[in-house]
Parts: sequence; C-alpha cells; structure tokens
Amino acid sequence: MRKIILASASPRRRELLAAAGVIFQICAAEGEEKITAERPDEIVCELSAQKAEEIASKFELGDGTVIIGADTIVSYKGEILGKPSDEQAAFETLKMLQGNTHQVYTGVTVLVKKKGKWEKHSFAECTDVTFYPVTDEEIHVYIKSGEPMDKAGSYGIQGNFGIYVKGIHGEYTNVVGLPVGRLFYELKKLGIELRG
Ligand SMILES: Cc1cn([C@H]2C[C@H](O)[C@@H](COP(=O)(O)OP(=O)(O)OP(=O)(O)O)O2)c(=O)[nH]c1=O
Repeated sequence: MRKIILASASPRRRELLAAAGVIFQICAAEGEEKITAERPDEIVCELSAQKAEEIASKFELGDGTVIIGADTIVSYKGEILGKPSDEQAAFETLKMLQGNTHQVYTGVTVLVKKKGKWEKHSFAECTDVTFYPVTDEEIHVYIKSGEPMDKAGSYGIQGNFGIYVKGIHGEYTNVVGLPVGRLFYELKKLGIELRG
C-alpha cells in the first residue's frame, strides 16, 4: 500500500480526505509561507507546493509516496484575503464580502516519489461564493464565535456563516479547503489511486 501524507494542520482538509475514503498520515508544514506570484491561482499553487516540499525535504520517504499540500485564499475585486490578523480585519473583510460575489481559490500540490525523485503536480480550483446582505450586528455576533480567525476570507462556509450563502458556483469542498473531486480527477489522469 502506498504511503500518503497530508501536509496540513487544517482539520477541514483531514476530514475531507478521510471522508473520501483515503487512509493517510498527517504531517503539517510549519515553514514561513513566501509569496512571489501575483495571480490568486498562482499564489495558491505556490503556497501549496511550499507546504508539500517542506515535508518532502524533512523526511526520508520511499518510492511511491504521495504528499499532498493545499492552500486556500479568497479573492475579491483583485484583493487577496487570507486569514484575518485580528477581529477588526475580520469585520472589514466580512463587511466587504456581504451582499457580493467573491472567489475562493484552493491550490493543491501533489508530490509523487518515483525512482528516488519527486515529481510535482500542482493545480488551482476556483469557486464563486455569493452572500446575502448581512448586517453589522450579524457580523459582530459571528466574529464573537471565534470561527473566522483561522479561515481565509474570515468565514467558514461549513460553519455559522453558511446561513448567509445565497449561492455557490463550483466545487463546495474547494471552499472548505480541499477540492476533492478535482484532486481525484487529476490523480486519475496521472494513474494514481489514493484508495488502496
Ligand atoms: C473560505 C473558507 C476557508 N476555510 C479554511 C480552509 C483553510 O484551512 C483555511 C485557509 O488557510 P490555509 O493557509 O490554506 O490552511 P491552514 O493554515 O488552515 O492549514 P495548512 O496550511 O496546515 O494546510 O481557511 C474554511 O474552513 N471554510 C471556508 O469557507
């Protein structure tokens, strides 16, 4: 059975991969994230690659090993929104996103070890999310829950902010942090089966 490593500390990514029936180990990357790209799809590919490559360089891993890294950001009118620095930043982000449509980008990098060398495959998936209008009071109540602080765009679609979602266009799991459908589709093209 091949060794599969998810290079992530995100509980959402773990749950999504486990729900897809994959048996894997977790090894979170801890390194500083360095952005050189400008486009959101390129940024998430770059950051996901850094996470996967950190794990590849840290451990002696055998042929056939697969490492998966991922990164999620929100993009609104050209602005890149990661995790909020504090509650005020979370408020400003949610105030801006409410009543509008934004894009959620998740980049995934899959490293596969073949004949002692790592082969790298990266892709980015984009999902449009539209929120109903949300009042300042509702945003404050949401922020008090603490939920926004570890999430790109300051919200979790799978949590309490989900009640303000008017619609989404694209893969739901991509918004939560790991586009499972796209991941399996890309791996199928590469002839890699994660389950068994
Ligand atoms: C937009 C959105 C983001 N998120 C989360 C997914 C990611 O965990 C997080 C964005 O931060 P990331 O830096 O992509 O990931 P992370 O720091 O949580 O985990 P790791 O780097 O170890 O893999 O935001 C949601 O859970 N729900 C949402 O609706």
